[in-house]
This record gives sequence, C-alpha cells and structure tokens, in this order.
Amino acid sequence: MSLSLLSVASEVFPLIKTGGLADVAGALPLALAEHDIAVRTLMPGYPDVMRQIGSGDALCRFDDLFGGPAVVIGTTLGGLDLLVLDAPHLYDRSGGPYVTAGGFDHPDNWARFAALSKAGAAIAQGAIPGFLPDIVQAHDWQAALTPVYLAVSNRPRPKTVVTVHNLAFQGSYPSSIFASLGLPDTAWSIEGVEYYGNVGYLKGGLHAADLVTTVSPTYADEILTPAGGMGLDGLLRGRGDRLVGIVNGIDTSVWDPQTDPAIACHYSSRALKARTHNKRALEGEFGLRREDGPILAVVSRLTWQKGLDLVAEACDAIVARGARVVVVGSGESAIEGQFLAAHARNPDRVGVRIGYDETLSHRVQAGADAILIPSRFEPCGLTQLYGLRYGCIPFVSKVGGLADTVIDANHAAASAGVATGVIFGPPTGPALMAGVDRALRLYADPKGWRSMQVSAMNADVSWRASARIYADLFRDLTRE
Ligand SMILES: Nc1ncnc2c1ncn2[C@@H]1O[C@H](COP(=O)(O)OP(=O)(O)O[C@H]2O[C@H](CO)[C@@H](O)[C@H](O)[C@H]2O)[C@@H](O)[C@H]1O
Repeated sequence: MSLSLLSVASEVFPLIKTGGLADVAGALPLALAEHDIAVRTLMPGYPDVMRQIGSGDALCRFDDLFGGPAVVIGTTLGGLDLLVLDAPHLYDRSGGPYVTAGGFDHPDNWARFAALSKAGAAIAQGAIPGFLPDIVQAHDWQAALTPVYLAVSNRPRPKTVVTVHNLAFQGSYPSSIFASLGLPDTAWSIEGVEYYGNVGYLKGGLHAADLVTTVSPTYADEILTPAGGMGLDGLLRGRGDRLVGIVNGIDTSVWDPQTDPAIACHYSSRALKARTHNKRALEGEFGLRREDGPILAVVSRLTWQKGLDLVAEACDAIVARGARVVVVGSGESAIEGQFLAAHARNPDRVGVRIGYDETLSHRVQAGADAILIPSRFEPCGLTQLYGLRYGCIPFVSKVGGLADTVIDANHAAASAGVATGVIFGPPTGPALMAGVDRALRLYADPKGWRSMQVSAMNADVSWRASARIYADLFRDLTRE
C-alpha cells in the first residue's frame, strides 16, 4: 500500500543546514520512497532557500499568517518534493534560520515557527488541492505545534508523528503569546501547550502526536529518566509504547569516499592506502607538522552538549602524547577561545577553524585518523556515522546513539574483528584521557587499526534498515 507523508522541518539539506536535523530531513524522504512512501517536505522560505528554488508553482495562499500574507510554493530539488512557505514578513531577513546576524534569537521565533506549524496543519487538512497526506511527521520544536493544531481541529486529520532530534531545544515562550497562536482556550492546559506557566511547543506536540519517535533506542530510554528527560520525562513515560527510538542513517551517496568531490583522493576499504593522500592534504590545509602520530579531529557545534570543553582542556596532553588535533566548529565563545589558545600554544600540532564549512568537514573525515565525539548526551549523532563511512575511527562517549552505532574495540570485539571504534565513559576529563591513551595504543598497531577501519567502512550506516522501521511504524499507524 502506498502512503503519502507530509514532513514539516525548519531546515533541510541541501537547501539550508545548521545541524543534523537538516541531514535527516533531507535524506529520510529519499529512503522512504524505496518503501512506497511519498514524502512532501514543508519548510520555511529563508532567503537562501528562495534563491535556490527559483520560481515554482504557487499551490496555496494564506491571507494573514501571523501578520502577513504567505504562499506555499511547490518545487522539486535533488529528488525532494518541496513545499516552501514563502512568508517574507517572517523569513526574509539576514542571519540564520534561528538567529540574527548578531547571533541572537530572532525575537519573533515564536511566530515564525508557529506559522510553519499552522501552515503544516492546514496543508495536512487539504489546503493544497489534490493533496491529503496519510501522515504528518513534525521534526523538533519548530514543527511541533503541527499536531497540536490538528488535534484541536474538528475536521478529519491524518495521523501525526513528532520526531525528537534533541530534547534540549523545546521552544518555550511566555504565556502572553498564547492568545496569538489561534488555539482554543482549552489548549491552555496540561494536555495542551501549557508548560510550567509558559507555552511549550515541543511539550504540546509530544502530548498531541499519535506517535513520538526519537533518533536512537538508547536516547529513547535516556529521556525517560529525570537525568535525561529535560523536564519532559514524566510526559514521555506517560506515552508508553508510543515512544520509539530509531537510529539515523546517512545519505551514502553524499558521503562516499569513492566519489566525494570535496576530497583530494578517492579510496575504499579495499584501497585504504590512498587515504594517506588525504591525511597529507589535511596536514597542509591546517599547517600541521608532518609526523607519524594520528590526527584526532572534531567537527561539531562547540557546546556543552558535545563535551568539547573536555577536548579543549585536554589538547596539550593529547599533543604531548604524539597526536595532533584538528577542530572545525563554532559555538560557545569560551570553547572557541580555549581551542584558539591551544592552537596558539601548539601552532603546528593543533589546527583550528572557527566557523561552519560543509566541504571542509568531508576533507576532515577523509584525512583524520579518528573523530572525537565526547558528548554529554547525544540523541543519535551523525559525525560518527560519517567517520565510520570514511574510515575515520569514531572515538565516542557511551551515551545515546553513539553507544548504539559504534562497536568498542574491547578485547572480545577486537579479537572477533568486529570493532569499529573506541567508546569511553563517563564523559569526564580523566575518562577522556584514558580513552585517548587506549586509542593511541590501538593506533600503534597498524594492522589492528587497519582492520578496525575496514570494519568501520563496512558497517551499514545507510538509511536502509531504519527506513524500513519507519515505514512499518507509519503503516501500522494508518491502520489504527
Ligand atoms: N563547523 C561545522 N562545519 C561543517 N559541518 C558541521 C560543523 N558543525 C557541525 N557540522 C555538521 O552538522 C551535523 C551535526 O549533526 P549531529 O547529528 O552530529 O548533531 P546535531 O546536534 O546538530 O543534531 C541533532 O539532531 C541529529 C539528527 O537527528 C542527531 O543525530 C543529534 O544527536 C542531535 O543532537 C553533521 O552533519 C556535522 O558534520
């Protein structure tokens, strides 16, 4: 049976990306197509997005969507069937999707993303002639009011799913905005959007959705606990078997070391020697001294969640052990400063690029020996999956999706030849250094390291298995 699904997301690769949400929102539709699920994706018409789509078909209009007119433009790009919400009063401005050019949240984010959800709900109920989806999948807090708007409507509606990519971001706003959301008074309740006296977008969506998914089984367990639930564990426990964790995949055609246009030299698990050229190129690009030791890399938002303060603090110790460090990232200014200071102390052993650079991230995965991901929590994580695919050994903390996707090189796994990385825990400075020491011992055995790289590169990190799980869940949902 073929199904039709409306996906609602605030960022979608390759049109606009600030993090992993975009990768998933851009790749999952292509994987679901293999299971006879046709996905249309609704996203905001930010300036970058409008530039890329050119002209499309105006499929429906809203005369007044949170203070101005809006048009939904239909177009296709890179295999994606897109519905772009062109609402200049909300999205036509400088800065990023969520923040101003100065780095502050857009002051009307509450309206910008309530509008996305409201348009999503209208489309789900037939605003575009000839399109009535069977299911709506709302990604993260920015889209989470979609199921809320649908739940309060008394017209027929599709089944609804909220997918949580990161419970830390909840979209919480003062109660004063409630009157502007266009929800009935009954929605100001514990079953609605009320959350400790504020309006909680994600909270409302988690309550209203027919099904809640998150991006790994371990994270699905962690968020049921007070330590991992970010205040929502009670609600989530109440959802029982309506909460399911499914590991992310990656787009293996975008991330393919045999064809990647961003890297100096193509290679495969059968032709790993060629990878060395990428390591040399990376040394050149970062001005690193050419040495025998490994290059340990970071490609990440530089935030507390990602535990990168731990790496910044450990830089000198890592370098003293004969390794070099490469960092590509931006985020908290304190962590950026720590890395820049580590570079100043070790200019030819610690390379740092503050900023966001998609193609550089490919060259790092192709040239570094290991990718460091010491997250304090990690719903799934994609960089370790890119690392596996590129033979850049993941060095990860034992949390969330990191624990679900990497096989630690312990004695049993190493002797069975199935290890794909190094897992350490808990995410603290001493445990990190103990893990680094273990990784360096493994690296000192070239044959063992190569065997780990081959296992990593042969791991199935595609969407294949997970898309099937989503497809089965979606089909079950429509049968209820
Ligand atoms: N400076 C930089 N330059 C270039 N590229 C950079 C970069 N900084 C980050 N990236 C890229 O951004 C993406 C980050 O994705 P992650 O899944 O690792 O984390 P994120 O916290 O954004 O996503 C959230 O959603 C995803 C998707 O579900 C979950 O996997 C994750 O656990 C959750 O926190 C990767 O593609 C990475 O390569």
